[in-house]
Amino acid sequence: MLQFITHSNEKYDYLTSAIEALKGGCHWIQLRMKNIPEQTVMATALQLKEYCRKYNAKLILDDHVQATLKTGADGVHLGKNDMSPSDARKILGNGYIIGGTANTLDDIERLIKEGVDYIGLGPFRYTETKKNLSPILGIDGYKKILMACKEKGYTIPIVAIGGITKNDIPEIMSTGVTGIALSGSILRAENPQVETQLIINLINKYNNE
Ligand SMILES: Cc1ncc(COP(=O)(O)OP(=O)(O)O)c(N)n1
Ligand SMILES: Cc1ncsc1CCOP(=O)(O)O
Ligand SMILES: [Mg+2]
Repeated sequence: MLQFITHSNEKYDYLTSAIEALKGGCHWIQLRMKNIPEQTVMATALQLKEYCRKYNAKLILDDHVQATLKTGADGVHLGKNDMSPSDARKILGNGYIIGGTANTLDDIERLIKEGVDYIGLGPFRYTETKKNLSPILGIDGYKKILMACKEKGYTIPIVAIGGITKNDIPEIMSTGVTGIALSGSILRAENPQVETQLIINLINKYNNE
């Protein structure tokens, strides 16, 4: 599955970036708006929720647990500097999706104990989209971590993230990840809708769910 992470550039704002991905067939959008007031995030989330409903897509908010509750988004994505997933679960209950960020096998084991629904594992490579990146995993990092998860019998969905382009997808999917989260490679494409469709087709060749 593809999770599109919103971003803004000279061509698109956060909302229009998501609309491109939705029109390209993406059914899982993460609204990520860093250093922007929560009120603005909520207003954008409410607009985006309507588009997601129209295109039958799930909406995840990055970082904002209360805004997830207030806007009726489908879930929230939480990293190490955000509210803990177990505290978020107390607030949101079981009806919301909670995602967590991992960079290591230890992170994955902690997040499983905290009851997340899926994990964003990365970064795959350097990216300008996020500041203060954790250590780069590269393809060997994914191979090692996914192999260990298989040996330990972990079945939690894991999406790869960080600087991923279309060309990387076959190799990354073959490590056993469930899906791919990305932003820049779609927004930099000449035609983001076509790029989204091509990426989804590549992911769908693997059935890692
Ligand atoms: C799918 C996915 N994986 C990882 C992240 C990173 O979250 P976090 O570590 O909290 O960093 P910010 O995105 O908040 O800068 C993510 N957002 N999505
Ligand atoms: C949010 C996030 N977390 C790790 S890398 C990243 C950015 C993903 O965007 P891109 O696909 O443009 O590198
Ligand atoms: Mg975060």
